[in-house]
Amino acid sequence: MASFSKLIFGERNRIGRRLIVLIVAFSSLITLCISIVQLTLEYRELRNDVENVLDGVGIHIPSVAGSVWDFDEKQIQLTLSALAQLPNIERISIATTTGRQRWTTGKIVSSRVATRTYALRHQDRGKEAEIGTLEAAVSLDAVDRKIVARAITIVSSNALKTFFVAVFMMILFRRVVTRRLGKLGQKVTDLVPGALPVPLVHSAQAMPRNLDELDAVAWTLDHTAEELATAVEALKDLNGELQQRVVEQDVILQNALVGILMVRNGVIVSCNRRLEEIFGYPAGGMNGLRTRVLYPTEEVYASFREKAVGALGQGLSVSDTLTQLKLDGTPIWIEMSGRALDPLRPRDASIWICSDVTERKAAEDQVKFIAFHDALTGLPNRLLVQDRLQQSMAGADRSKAKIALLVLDLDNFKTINDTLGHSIGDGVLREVARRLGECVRDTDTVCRQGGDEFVILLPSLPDAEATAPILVKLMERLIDPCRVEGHELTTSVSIGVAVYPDDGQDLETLMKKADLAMYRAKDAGRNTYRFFDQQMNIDAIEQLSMRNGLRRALERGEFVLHYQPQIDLAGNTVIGVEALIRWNHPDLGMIPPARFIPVAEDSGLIIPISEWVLREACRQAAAWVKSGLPPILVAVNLSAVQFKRSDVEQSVISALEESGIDPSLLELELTESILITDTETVLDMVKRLKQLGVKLSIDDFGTGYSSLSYLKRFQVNKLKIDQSFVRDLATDQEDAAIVGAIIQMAHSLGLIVIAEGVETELILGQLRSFGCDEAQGYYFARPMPAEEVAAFRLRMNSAAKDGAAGH
Ligand SMILES: Nc1nc2c(ncn2[C@@H]2O[C@H](COP(=O)(O)O[C@H]3[C@@H](O)[C@H](n4cnc5c(=O)[nH]c(N)nc54)O[C@@H]3COP(=O)(O)O)[C@@H](O)[C@H]2O)c(=O)[nH]1
Repeated sequence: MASFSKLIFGERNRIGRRLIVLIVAFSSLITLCISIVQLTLEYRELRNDVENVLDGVGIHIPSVAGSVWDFDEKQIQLTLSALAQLPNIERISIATTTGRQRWTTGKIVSSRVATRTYALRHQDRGKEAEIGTLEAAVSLDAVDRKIVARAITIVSSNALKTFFVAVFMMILFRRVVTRRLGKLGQKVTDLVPGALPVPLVHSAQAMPRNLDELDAVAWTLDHTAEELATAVEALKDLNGELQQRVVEQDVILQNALVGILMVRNGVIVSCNRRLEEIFGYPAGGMNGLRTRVLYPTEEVYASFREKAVGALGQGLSVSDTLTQLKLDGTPIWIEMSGRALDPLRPRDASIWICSDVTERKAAEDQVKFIAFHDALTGLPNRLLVQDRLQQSMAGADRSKAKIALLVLDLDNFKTINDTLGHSIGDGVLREVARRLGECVRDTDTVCRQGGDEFVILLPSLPDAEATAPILVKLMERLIDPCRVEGHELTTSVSIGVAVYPDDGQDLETLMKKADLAMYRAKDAGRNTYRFFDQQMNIDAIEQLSMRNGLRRALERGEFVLHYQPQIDLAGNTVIGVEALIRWNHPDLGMIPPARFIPVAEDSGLIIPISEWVLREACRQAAAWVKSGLPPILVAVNLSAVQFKRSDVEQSVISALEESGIDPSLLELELTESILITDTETVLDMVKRLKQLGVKLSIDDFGTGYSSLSYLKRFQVNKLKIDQSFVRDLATDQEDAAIVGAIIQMAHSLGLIVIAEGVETELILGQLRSFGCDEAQGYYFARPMPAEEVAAFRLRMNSAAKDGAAGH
């Protein structure tokens, strides 16, 4: 039973077992009582049967009494035999009152019998007298057997019932009560191990073995309560100690010479006073502050955070020195190092130590500055030039750019120094340094070599020729007189230029060659420059003279416009002309625009030149109308420089107003380069130009980015296919495919297409087959003076009429 209950209840099952014993005992008692009642009733029933038999004997008593009175022995024996046949009759005996006569049948063999004695009476002359007795004995063995069998059945069935009910109850109890109690006891036993500063001893003290589940829980609770009380006491002590420590730590923290802060998810959760002093915040002003606000830009913050989280997550400490911002926005240098409290969750909490190293940084920068700069002028020294050259060379190699190294030597500095003294000499050098700085871009480097010698590094030039305008600017700026300590002084400079990579690949070689070129400039009479490469000298001189010449040409009216007709391919008539500038140089003759427009753009002279072109083209258009010719479109090229640096809208308005022509007769040709830069501003300007009523076309289409989006956005009227595609149209299939595609695409956007550079009939035929609208080129006419345009139009139009009539 014990092992059975153990199987059902588990180890600690005392309540269950006890309960089951009680249930079994009680139910057995009840069963017993019921069984006794049941058996008693059944026994009574069986005894009734016996009594019935005896009652049956009683029926025969009068006849038996008669037979005894008559002393009829035969009849007596017959009656006895008949009575003996009754069920379970064991013995019947008759005796006379006198006792002298006795008749008996059967004998008693059963262990238990029920007997009944009947009086035999006889009435004689009205008097009744007892004449004898009859005793009948009935066997009770059958009754006893039945009762025992019945008792066995009842007891065994009830025992079985009780057993099954007990088992069911045991299982039920285990499930509903004891198992839960066991768990409860276990929970109490396992209560907060390790969570308290003192261990709970109940786990160490053995629980008495004879406790049932409830007692076990109660025992554990008692012990736990005791231990908790002890733990609370210990906690109180610890808390006191901790508070003491917190006070001590706070004193240390607040008096630390460095800023200390704790950061959680990018927010300062606590910090010491020193940190607030460093960043200029009031006491408590940094708590809850996002660390982001301490960084000058989002990029600096994001890059530092990425680096820090990576290192902190690996359990490493992070150290860095970076610029941060005080509350008033002043930048300061902060040296910081930090570590995560838990490397697995670096963002959750990290501790940082910060020092303000602004002064140290400034001192270091000063040392660095002194090491790399000239004390007198503050300009970089040769060491820095060396460094910058090194950096620029890699970039120049990548972008195929040039680097120019200029050596500048003041022409009459020795005289100033010797005659007026060093102080004035120093003043001149400082002024020269300032002026040189003004002439170059931030990306260029100006350095003082020593004495009156300066070096300038011009990195990322598109070509060596681009140095020329800067050289001119430098010389022009330095020749302006300067005032030093009340003396008005004039100095000039001789410049030598060497170009990387053509003249050398390192500073030493380039310096040597630039030096040599500088001495050539001195030999050439000073206040001039020389390239180390002789050819460069020729080109630069030409550029310089062209630059000076362009300025004079505007003043002297040496520019002229030629007009190239534009033909409508459907009607073969002249529908417009393109105005193309030429420089009628007094010595060099007619100079094409390709030679002087880049110089004009470089020097900024393109702006007044373009304004002149606009005015002149509009004036000419008005003159043609005035002379009675039917109005035609005049197309004018706009330069990207003009678009960027001047008020094109105002120039157009002035030209239209001065000439009085209908704005729709003026077409402005914009290059793709204009449209792709600074789109929003350009878009705005283009819209305003359109509002004036002038026409817009895109020149040289196909050579730039050829983006469809700007064709749509800028709402131009016409698209001019660049001559480089048209030239080989008849022979190059790829060009033919491109031209065909451009025409189709332009038509689908509702644009007119004009092809330039049409030189042959073959090309013209092909363009017609592609559905091109207009054409321009030597096939029809070269650009011509204004006076020839009227005659050409007449010829062309009458030929067209003839052609039409011929058809
Ligand atoms: N900003 C300004 N630029 C201008 C102005 N005037 C001219 N230019 C630009 O100078 C470039 C060269 O112009 P130009 O030497 O006048 O050459 C033009 C035509 O003569 C030439 N052309 C025309 N038909 C043919 C031909 O069949 N064959 C051939 N080889 N050349 C031909 O093309 C030039 C016209 O080009 P485009 O302007 O693209 O229509 C040139 O880029 C001019 O834009 C000015 O006033 N301002």
